[in-house]
Amino acid sequence: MGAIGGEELMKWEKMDGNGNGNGNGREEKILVLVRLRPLNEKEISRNDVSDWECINDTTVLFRNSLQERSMFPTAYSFDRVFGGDSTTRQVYDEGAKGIALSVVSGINSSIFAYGQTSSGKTYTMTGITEYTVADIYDYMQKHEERAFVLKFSAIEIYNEAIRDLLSTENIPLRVLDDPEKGTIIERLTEETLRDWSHLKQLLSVCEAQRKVGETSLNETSSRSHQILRLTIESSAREFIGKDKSTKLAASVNFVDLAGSERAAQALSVGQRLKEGCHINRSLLTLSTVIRKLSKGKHGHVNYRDSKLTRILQPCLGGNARTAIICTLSPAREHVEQSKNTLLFASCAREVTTNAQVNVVMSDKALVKHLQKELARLENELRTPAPPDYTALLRKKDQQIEKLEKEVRDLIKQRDLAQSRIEELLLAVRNDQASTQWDGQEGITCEDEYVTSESSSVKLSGTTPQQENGNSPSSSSITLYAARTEEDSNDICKEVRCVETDGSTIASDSAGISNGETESASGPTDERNHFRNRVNIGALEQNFQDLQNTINLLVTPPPYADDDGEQEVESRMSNSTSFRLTRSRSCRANLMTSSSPPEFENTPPNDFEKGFPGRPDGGGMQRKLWDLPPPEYGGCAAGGKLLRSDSQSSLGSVMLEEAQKNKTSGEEDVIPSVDTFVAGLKKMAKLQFDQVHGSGAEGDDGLGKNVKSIGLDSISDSPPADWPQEFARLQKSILELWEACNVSLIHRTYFFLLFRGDPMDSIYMEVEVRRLSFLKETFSKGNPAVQDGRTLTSASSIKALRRERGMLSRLMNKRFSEEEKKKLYRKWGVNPNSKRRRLQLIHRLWSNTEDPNQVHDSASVVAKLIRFSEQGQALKEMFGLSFSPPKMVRRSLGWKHSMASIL
Ligand SMILES: Nc1ncnc2c1ncn2[C@@H]1O[C@H](COP(=O)(O)OP(=O)(O)OP(=O)(O)O)[C@@H](O)[C@H]1O
Repeated sequence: MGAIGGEELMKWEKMDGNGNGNGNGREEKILVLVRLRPLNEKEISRNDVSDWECINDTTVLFRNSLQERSMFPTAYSFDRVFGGDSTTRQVYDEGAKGIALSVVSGINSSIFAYGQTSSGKTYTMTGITEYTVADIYDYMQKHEERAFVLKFSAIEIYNEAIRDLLSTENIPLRVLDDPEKGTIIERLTEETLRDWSHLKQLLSVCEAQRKVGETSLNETSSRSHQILRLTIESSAREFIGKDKSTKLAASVNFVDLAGSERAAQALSVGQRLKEGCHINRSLLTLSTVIRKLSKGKHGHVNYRDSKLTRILQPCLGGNARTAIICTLSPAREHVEQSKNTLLFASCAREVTTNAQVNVVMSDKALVKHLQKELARLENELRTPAPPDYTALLRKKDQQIEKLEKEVRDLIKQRDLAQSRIEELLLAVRNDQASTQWDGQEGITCEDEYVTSESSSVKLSGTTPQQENGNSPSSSSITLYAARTEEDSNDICKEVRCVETDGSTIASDSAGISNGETESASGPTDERNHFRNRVNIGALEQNFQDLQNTINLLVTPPPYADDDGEQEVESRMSNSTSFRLTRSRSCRANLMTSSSPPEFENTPPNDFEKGFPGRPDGGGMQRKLWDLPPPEYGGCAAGGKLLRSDSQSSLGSVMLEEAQKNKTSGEEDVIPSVDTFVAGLKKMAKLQFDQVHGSGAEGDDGLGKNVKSIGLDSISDSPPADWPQEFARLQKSILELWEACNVSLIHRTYFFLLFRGDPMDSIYMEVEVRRLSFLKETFSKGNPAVQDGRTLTSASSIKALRRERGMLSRLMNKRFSEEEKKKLYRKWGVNPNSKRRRLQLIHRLWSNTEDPNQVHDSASVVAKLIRFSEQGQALKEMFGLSFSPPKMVRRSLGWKHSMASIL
């Protein structure tokens, strides 16, 4: 006695009252003792022999006298083994005492007895408990400087029900989990011991209360697990009531387990059999827990599978010192159970507990302790430990290394991107040198109607003929560059044009993009990958180079893309950079280019010749939307091209007038009514001269030629059945307009101005004749020549296409969103479709059979060209009213009217 306390106490970490230590308690393995009882009288009477022998203090040997001699004996080693001749006192003193008495030092402890039925558990534990309590009281007597408080409680677990052995009430108790105290038993009686005799009395009560039954193996077999708990609190008497007052509090558990048994051996039936089942089941759980714990405290340990393990959890792997006394029956008939017990013992030897000294502080002491701890922490904050410069330097070095690697990667990416851009620039330059843009097949210029797929400039390794078998009907500007050998992916590189304001860049097919301008074909994975890798900022200059190169070819178009809607228009208004669009295409851009020197003196091609107003020597400045050349002014006879001012088209005259007045903007190139009327006058004059033979201005004798080619002269008076004739002429004119691709503006003016006045008949006759001739000429595949300009059916189609584009763009200016929606609905155009405005324009004047559609077409175009604002009064204003004065004969009136015009 006296081994625990003083210096011994210093080995254990102190723990507060809630069982919380600093985690550095003392780990130790469960102490495993084996006690082999002697053969009892029954066994001796049966002439049983013991096959077990304790060959030393730690080894028990199994020597089966019945087995073959060749079989080697089996030795089992434990912390301590006690033979049949050992007394319980020895077991206590030499084994369990050190563990049991830890409790006086504030350390939880537990002593278990484990073994098969009738192996001597109760016999052993009764002695161990007695000796421990005796020693505790002895300790108390020897340490009068400390005040001790002993508390005692006792339970049994019988058929998986907990019973308070100090209570006479046979009520099962509940096991609860307390957040501070851990597992507790609800309403458990805890007696504070007055003295040693008091404890003896309580132990007697427990013994009396415990379920005991007779089996064939044990007349007084314990049918339950018994746990006696003695809690000891001690504090130094000198500090009691003072700030420094602390106390130690710990419990010692004496656990007498029920014995495992085989029903056949125990001859258990009925109640005993049921008890045996519960006993075996809970012992199995205990074995499982021990086995699991023996392999380390990893993973889940199923303590909760039985009340026994749940209650004993701290003793099995927690804050306690534990000793297990495994008792063996030496009888041969119990060999298997004995071996199982030793197996359990072997596992238990591997289980580690972590016992700590449980210190309970008084409130005052706790406050003082916390204040002291607080002061320490504050002091640490005020004078922080010097930084670990070595570690900091190491960390910085790592960061620098990482950044350097990133820089190397970025440089690689930049170089790769630059090489790609250089390839593109080379391709573009090659193309500049090789492309014959002035009318050769290499450049395909289409206006907005044709293209709908691409908004790009293509640099291709193939010619369009190679690509699609014919020609230049590509919808984009196609520049043919040399095929690069090294990268098949670059065979067809697409230079997409990016519309931005100040930061416009062009991106190549590798996907260098600002993310705003995906082409219709969409980005490829490669593009995305490349985009992610490229340092855009570092590449902007390269892109700018590319942009400048392309700027040599194009200049900003002055109006928006057909599809671009308001957004594009808005962008264009702010943009100072070039852009390439599909709708305007290269044609517009090329023709409006500020032009590199090599383009300036390029002679106009046939296509451009078709446009009046091309400035001499500065043809590149002409606007795309200059109205088309006269499509229907040509005249041919017998395959011989003829020209005459008298046959110059109305469109030509209108254009000339428009050219004179044009300033800027699309409205400026719309022939005004006065221009239109001027053309009418000119034609009427020519016709008048032809009919009446007067030498009119500009007459080159065509009148005779007209006669010679079979054209009848126009009657000088309206026919008698004018209403019918008007309807016939109007129908013919409508059909001829469509057949000859006549300007929609012309159609509109004509339709609105000539509404059936008999005096207008000459104009309608002239229109029919002129268009009929043009239709016939075009139908033969012959071109018509006017003013040195060749006109073909194709050129008239192109001109009409251009005009439609212009009108479609005007829609945004002339109609509100709501009005546009109504128009789309009316004309059967999907309001959400692409190029919806152009679709609508294409539907205008398309059905000559439907008077309503004709009327509506004229209305829409009139709104677009602001005809309605000029008003019908213009007809009068420009002297185009041929209504005969009432007092004048119709024919004379017409002549007079014509005279007045001329
Ligand atoms: N070491 C021993 N020396 C002498 N007798 C012993 C010894 N151990 C046990 N006995 C006797 O053996 C019998 C059975 O012992 P005990 O009741 O302690 O066994 P047990 O393991 O508790 O059995 P059970 O599990 O059935 O309760 C008792 O009569 C007991 O006196």
